[in-house]
Amino acid sequence: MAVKSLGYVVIEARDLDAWRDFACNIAGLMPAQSDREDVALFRMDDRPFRLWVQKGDRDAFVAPAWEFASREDFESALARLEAAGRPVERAGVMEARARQVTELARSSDPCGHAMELFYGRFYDYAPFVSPAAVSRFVTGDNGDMGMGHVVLTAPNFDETHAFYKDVLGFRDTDLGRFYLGGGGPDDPGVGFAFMHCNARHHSLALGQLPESPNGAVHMMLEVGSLEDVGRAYDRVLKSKGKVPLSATLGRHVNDKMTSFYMQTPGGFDIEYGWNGMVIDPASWVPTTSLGVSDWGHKWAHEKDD
Ligand SMILES: Cc1ccc(O)c(O)c1CC[C@@H]1C(=O)CC[C@]2(C)C(=O)CC[C@@H]12
Ligand SMILES: [Fe+2]
Repeated sequence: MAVKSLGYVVIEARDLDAWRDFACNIAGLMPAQSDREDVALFRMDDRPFRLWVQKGDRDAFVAPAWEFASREDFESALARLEAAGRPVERAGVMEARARQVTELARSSDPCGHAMELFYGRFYDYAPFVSPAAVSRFVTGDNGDMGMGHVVLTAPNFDETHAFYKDVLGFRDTDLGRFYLGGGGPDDPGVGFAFMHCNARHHSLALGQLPESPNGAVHMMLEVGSLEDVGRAYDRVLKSKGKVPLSATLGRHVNDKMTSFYMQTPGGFDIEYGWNGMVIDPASWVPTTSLGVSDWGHKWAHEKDD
């Protein structure tokens, strides 16, 4: 059976203190207890962590971790991955325990992007308290919408898109085509597939773009109020370029998320948003959006117009 939600993400960092500063003081994530000196963990809710940041020799997004609702769903997904010719590596019991899950496995998509798969997440009963006074991070009822979304590039777009649907059970929410080159007769546009695995508008998006050097284009974290977004925006502006703003405040056409984008110490971006669309997966018919934003989201690389 299908993926249930985006459970956590794995990040590699040369400087854990830079990540701690960014995650706690800019994003407002809660530092969590880690029994390893080379791993920093950050919480958003009652899960023991949502970001696993491990010390390494590069700064990059390593892998999303997809959660399954049961051992049966997890096992059938591993069987489908193997049938599809993907490598499947089951983690040992100690490694699963480090991730605070019952069982853990690793695989990759047809682009070679690493992923983790698990079921049976442990809980942390200590209350969530944001060091930057974020009211809350939106993860749904009992976490059923997952921690947010990730956007990956997929040079072999059709194959990778089909993989996530046929093998992991994602469904299309929106098949966007964006004319970033101005939409003239010579502009083929860039294809995007926004996919859901629960009521969150998208937990995964693929863009028909060359491989990104940072492992991902961005991941999105959703907060409880517009106030939370505005106050984080202020913290980024106050950092005076230490935290680069990648796109100004704006609202997306497809999921109506009000958000801005900032660069993490990992090189990839975090989209920090509020009020994203909640869908009914049972009745949703995929849309085709042709625009990125209703307003705002002026990207740092865009020329003034
Ligand atoms: C278009 C869109 C809808 C919902 C989202 O959550 C979302 O992140 C996006 C933008 C996706 C994408 C991006 O993140 C990097 C810069 C991109 C490639 C663009 O310049 C257009 C689409 C953008
Ligand atoms: Fe996004």
